[in-house]
Amino acid sequence: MTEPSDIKKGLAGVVVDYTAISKVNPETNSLLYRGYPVQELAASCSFEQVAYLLWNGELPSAPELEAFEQLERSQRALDPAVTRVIDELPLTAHPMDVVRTAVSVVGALDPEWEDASAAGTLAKSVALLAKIPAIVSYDQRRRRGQDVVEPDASLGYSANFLRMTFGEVPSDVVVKAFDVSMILYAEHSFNASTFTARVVTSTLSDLYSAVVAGIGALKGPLHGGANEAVMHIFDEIGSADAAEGWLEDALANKKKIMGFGHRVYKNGDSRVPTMKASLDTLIEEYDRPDLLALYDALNEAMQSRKAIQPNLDYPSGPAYHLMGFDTELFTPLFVASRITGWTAHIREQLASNALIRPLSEYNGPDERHVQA
Ligand SMILES: CC(=O)SCCNC(=O)CCNC(=O)[C@H](O)C(C)(C)COP(=O)(O)OP(=O)(O)OC[C@H]1O[C@@H](n2cnc3c(N)ncnc32)[C@H](O)[C@@H]1OP(=O)(O)O
Ligand SMILES: O=C([O-])CC(=O)C(=O)O
Repeated sequence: MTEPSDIKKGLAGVVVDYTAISKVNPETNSLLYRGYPVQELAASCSFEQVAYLLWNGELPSAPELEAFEQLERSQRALDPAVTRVIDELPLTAHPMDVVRTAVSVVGALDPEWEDASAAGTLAKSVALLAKIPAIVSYDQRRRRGQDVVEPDASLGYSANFLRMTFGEVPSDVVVKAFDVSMILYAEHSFNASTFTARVVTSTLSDLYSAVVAGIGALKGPLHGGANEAVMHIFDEIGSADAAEGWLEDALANKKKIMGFGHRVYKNGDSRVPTMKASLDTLIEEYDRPDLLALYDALNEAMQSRKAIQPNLDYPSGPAYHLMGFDTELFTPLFVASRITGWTAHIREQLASNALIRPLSEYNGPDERHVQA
């Protein structure tokens, strides 16, 4: 008989496998990608370098980076079949549903979808890294009734992503803040969406199916959907002086405050200071001290009421807002980044696979029989 204390609801505290991809350490409040502190990567590397690191285990040399960048830049365009399917989707569909569907179409169009070799999965991972920005920016522009902006192979990943979305490359400050957000969102060990992708992979299903499942898991507001939810909260509160009262009310109604709390970090998310520094540059760039005041007021009220620290979604929500993205597009931006972590884990799972299938303790009715 399983004792209630043996049941680990939400798998909290359960270690299910090894990983060499990243190390989340709540004691030291640190996050390492393949051994490198994420703060150092954000300060010194591009998102392309970090993607290469996550997949290959080492940072690229200059010629390796050049070849990798060429490969990514050459695959940014979308097959017309993908844009036709997006065009068919109503604007009531959430942008996460659009990116989930579009990735599914990319997979269905790949004649080698079954190829689970190390080279095959790496090629598919790079192709998805290259194409997801085109999917997200296509959807953002169609929602605004704007024409498509084709990818520009002379630009790096982040500059091109922003240009495809807004029609022009913004200032270096904005491009850097966006690139930093992509680096910080890229990977976080066995979070819910990555674990989902690993579960799907463990059945020897294909990479696209695992990624689509990961997108579904990321959509929820307890996970990636929180960056969108943070901005809805900011809109609802309106201004700094209303933050404390709003929080009292929300807590009295037993609401979870989006952008705060974390399953692993209990003393603060290692990525928040770096993303907050990027948010500060954007506040200055766009001259929005009011938004900073609201950010600080809600955080201070939360610290004095619950002492629960903000997670990465708290600064990234307002940062994406300042960059000009519609709020519903924030979680697809997380997808664009996390495709690197998901696919690194899919490849790691394939290299040392065991079907993931936990047990449950039955607590339904005793055995009974259908009356004849
Ligand atoms: C990039 C990411 O995915 S980061 C996570 C993004 N998600 C969010 O921001 C959603 C808001 N946060 C939450 O819902 C939670 O903190 C989670 C889901 C992230 C983590 O949850 P868990 O590890 O299961 O923490 P748990 O639910 O046990 O919380 C412990 C206590 O803190 C409370 N708590 C935790 N987070 C919050 C929050 N954001 N607002 C209010 N109370 C909270 C819980 O209600 C619980 O209180 P109780 O003991 O009185 O019941
Ligand atoms: O690790 C988690 O549970 C959630 C998270 O922060 C992430 O996926 O980036």
